[in-house]
Amino acid sequence: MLLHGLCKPLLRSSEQYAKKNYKALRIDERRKMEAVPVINMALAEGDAAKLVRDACMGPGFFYVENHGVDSQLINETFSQTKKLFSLPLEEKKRLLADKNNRGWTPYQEETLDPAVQKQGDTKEGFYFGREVPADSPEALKPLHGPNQWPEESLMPGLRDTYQQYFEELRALGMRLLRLLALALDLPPLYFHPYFEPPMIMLRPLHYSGVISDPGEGIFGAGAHTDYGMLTILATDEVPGLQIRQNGKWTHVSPRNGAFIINLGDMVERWTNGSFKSTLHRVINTTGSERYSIAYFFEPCFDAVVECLPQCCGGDNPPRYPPTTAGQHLLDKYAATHAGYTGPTTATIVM
Ligand SMILES: O=C(O)CCC(=O)C(=O)O
Ligand SMILES: [Fe+2]
Repeated sequence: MLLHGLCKPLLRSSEQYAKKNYKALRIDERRKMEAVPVINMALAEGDAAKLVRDACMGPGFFYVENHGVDSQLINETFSQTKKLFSLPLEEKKRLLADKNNRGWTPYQEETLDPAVQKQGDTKEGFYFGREVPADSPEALKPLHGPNQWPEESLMPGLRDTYQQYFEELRALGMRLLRLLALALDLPPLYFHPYFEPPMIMLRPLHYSGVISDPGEGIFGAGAHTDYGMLTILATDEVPGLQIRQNGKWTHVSPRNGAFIINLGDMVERWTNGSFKSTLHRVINTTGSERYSIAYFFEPCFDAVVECLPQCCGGDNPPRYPPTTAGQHLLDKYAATHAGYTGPTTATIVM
């Protein structure tokens, strides 16, 4: 009840936002609507939260600067990632994604927009999750278990570097959760219990030099929304990411020293669409290879995700039925990964 009135202004301003006649706006106003804002994480939390709120109701994407993650660590993570993808094919085949969807996903194995694409995404990737020992009770859950690491002698330091990156971004993810809660006028720790522990997937990606041809259904990554709560994306200097805004595709350029943050489907479901899980894709226009590292920060497997009470009411019924974070991920992985061999329902096999 306490929270009931607080989502009303959110809904009102989101409707006004949608109803504004885009074409009638001055060019500077349009730019403001289109731009992916840069949020300085060194700002006072309340001020940053206001900017997060605008970004979440607008593009659903924002950059973060002064995020506290060591730039040397980011550089080292990229340099290890390039070496990882340069391993001989037979070594990568040994690491093929397992039933927990951890490991290597070969070139074109994933098709993010099956309705439109004529071939798989022109990229390869790896999934590394939060490390879960095989004998831990958590390993009974789908998507949980040990990672598939290459031999240390083949990739010296990779595991340590990724582990450190994992932990630093986990802390950043937790700070972003506070900002999201404050942006919704909720207590800062509102989402934290849903992340004890989080599901995390670190996803290094390597795009080939194949030029995309949307008319022919050829994409670096087909149009999709992200499935979870937050994505913390690092990219190299090669452009390619585009987001769907106001009926057209807009570039989101690489920005030195910044992460690109976007909201996933869980946030859209929790807020009944007030905060956006925005459609995006990757297009190769240059013929250059491209590397990016996505960090998917999700609620725990069993977390129930349903409309927040203050985001729905008689005149605004929930747009999505309740689901669990785990079931939503399983549905999406099964639909988009040709090599997915795990369960498709969230029941735990004992
Ligand atoms: O590589 C990128 O810039 C975006 C990757 C992406 O959207 C994803 O992995 O979900
Ligand atoms: Fe994505």
